[in-house]
Amino acid sequence: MNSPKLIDPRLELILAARHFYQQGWMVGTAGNLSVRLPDDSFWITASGRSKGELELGDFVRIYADGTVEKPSPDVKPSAQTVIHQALYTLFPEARSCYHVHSVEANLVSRFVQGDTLPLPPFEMLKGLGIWQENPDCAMSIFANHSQVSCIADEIKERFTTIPPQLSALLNRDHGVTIWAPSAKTARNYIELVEYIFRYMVAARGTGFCRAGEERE
Ligand SMILES: CSCCC(=O)C(=O)COP(=O)(O)O
Ligand SMILES: [Zn+2]
Repeated sequence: MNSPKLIDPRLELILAARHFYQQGWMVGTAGNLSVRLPDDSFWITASGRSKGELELGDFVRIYADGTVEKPSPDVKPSAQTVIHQALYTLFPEARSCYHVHSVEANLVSRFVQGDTLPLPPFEMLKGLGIWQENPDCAMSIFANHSQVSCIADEIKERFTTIPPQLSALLNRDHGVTIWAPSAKTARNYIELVEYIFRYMVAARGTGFCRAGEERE
């Protein structure tokens, strides 16, 4: 009997990218998505591709030993591949890593000067694995650098000494990156963090702040 054909994991990324593109979180070529395979290699979006119309040929496979498999010589892996690699190394349970750019992520990254962003104590943080009542939760913020390996080095250094509360990080004036145990969960994480950012921006605009959300 033939074993059932496994669904290509790139399809989940293509659908997620289209959805994020429609939300305005992956405009043009912004953002990158990856999914890790059982052999610890991962598929990642090729650099500079429109995220609204990805095809199977718009992915590069990165093997655990660093070997890069490209669909054709002109295709380059995402410029942020080193960040995905850093997160997969730091968090062995992570099977997928998504990075998107939204207006709100950039606005909230400027709400504080330090390297953590306090989040409102929302029930929906449960969707990101935070189960305490009235949680005191903050997201890590990293400075942006045009040399992406510098961002990856800072992530490795900080998260090795101080494990993050959430499977998410903000790159100031750039966007958010999350890691998750599956590609489907990664999509939920992006939607949840983007909702929280939207709320925080709206709350500032209306002058409404909960206790603990006072401006710096
Ligand atoms: C036009 S977005 C600038 C680069 C970036 O931040 C990004 O997320 C996309 O880079 P990639 O190399 O993955 O296309
Ligand atoms: Zn980016």
